[in-house]
Amino acid sequence: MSNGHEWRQLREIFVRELMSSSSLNAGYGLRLQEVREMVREVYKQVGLPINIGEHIFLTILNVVMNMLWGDSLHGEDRKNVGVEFRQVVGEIVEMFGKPNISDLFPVLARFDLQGIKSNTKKLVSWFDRIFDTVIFHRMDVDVANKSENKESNKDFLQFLLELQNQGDSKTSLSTSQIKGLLLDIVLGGSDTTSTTLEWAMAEILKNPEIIRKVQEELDEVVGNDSIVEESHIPKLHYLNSVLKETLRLHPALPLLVPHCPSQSCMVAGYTIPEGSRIFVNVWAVQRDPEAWENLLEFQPERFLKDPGKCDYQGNNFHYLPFGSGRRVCAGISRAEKLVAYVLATLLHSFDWKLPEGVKLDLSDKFGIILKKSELLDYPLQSFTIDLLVPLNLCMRERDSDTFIMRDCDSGTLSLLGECLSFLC
Ligand code: HEM
Repeated sequence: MSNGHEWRQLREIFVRELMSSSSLNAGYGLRLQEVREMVREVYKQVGLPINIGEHIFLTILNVVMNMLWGDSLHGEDRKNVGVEFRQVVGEIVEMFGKPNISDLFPVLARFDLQGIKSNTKKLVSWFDRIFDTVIFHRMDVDVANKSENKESNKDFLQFLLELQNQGDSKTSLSTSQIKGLLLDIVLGGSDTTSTTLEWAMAEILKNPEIIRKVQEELDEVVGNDSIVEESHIPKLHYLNSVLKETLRLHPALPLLVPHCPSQSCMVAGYTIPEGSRIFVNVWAVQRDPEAWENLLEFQPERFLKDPGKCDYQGNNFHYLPFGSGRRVCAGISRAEKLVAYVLATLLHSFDWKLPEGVKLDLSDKFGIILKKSELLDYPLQSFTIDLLVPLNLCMRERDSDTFIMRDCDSGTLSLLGECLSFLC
């Protein structure tokens, strides 16, 4: 969406209704429930191979859906929508990651050689149907509540529907704007967050000293006889540095979201024509040898010394995992809390280590996304890149002798933008 009234209005609604501290606090009960459910599921699999990426993704998706329509859907309806969403989010993310020949050779666009356009249309109509179901349910709930004179909690969806019915042309929203906003939030909030968590687990597991430090901190701040609460997060300085370092080496959106200048401009002596598609290679920026010492080493300590130097708001141009400027990620406050909360819970509830003799390969591989075909068994986990971590891990319930074999996915980092600039 270009920079205009419509984008500003939708961003404002999102930030005001979902990012205010009162709304962040109000949703805590539902987050707690989902994270505890994850711990229960992981615990059930003691002794069996499990895929941590899958558990994390499911938890995050449920948290995001609760945030959007937590009070609209219940029981089986909620479960069914969740199952459908998981499938369709996975597919659409895969579709986004595919390089499209039509982008490179527009003359071929009408042939849609790879079927990207037709598949995307199918997926979008799938989303459309799911959103229709959710909206329909919400309306049903409202009618039932009205006839029984019952007050129900207002979730984000209900708030949007009220805006739609307002009739004021300046502030009212169309159904497709509502659906677009919901889609943006589901896609922008789920895969980015779960991929970051998966990378954090991988990096930590490679380095037992880091696990020890995180757990020491957790024992000190949370204690052994209680569970992690979101209120502990600001006190977990080392864990927060681990996350910053994870996002430095493995930014979930390494090329951000494509930007598009509304007028021609000059940057560092280069003319950027109006309407061009700009990929900012944050992955490379955050590995710039002029800005970072021992740049390939995972060293959370670098952020401990001066935590304010690299915030998530994009004020430091050497560190931009959430972008910068007016298009900076709109969900930073939620993402920051959620990632830290889930990671802290996983590390506080269980001990983790690699099985004897297993070496974790975390190297990023550059290439076009099609390279992934060698790894057909592995699910796609990120936006324009395929970022999959080969994990074969052992997990032990904390303070017990039971070990769990964990078999997670394998990884490739393919930077579409690198490929495009090479081809161009
Ligand atoms: C670790 C997790 C996350 C990362 C790394 C991340 C990163 C990003 C990045 C890089 C952008 C584009 C910024 C730019 O191009 O300059 C973005 C945009 C956005 N993100 Fe996030 N994000 C995360 C989590 C979330 C969550 C949890 C939500 C919502 C609940 C969210 C909502 C959004 C939205 C709505 C936008 C579009 C903003 C706009 O165009 O105005 N993100 N995010």
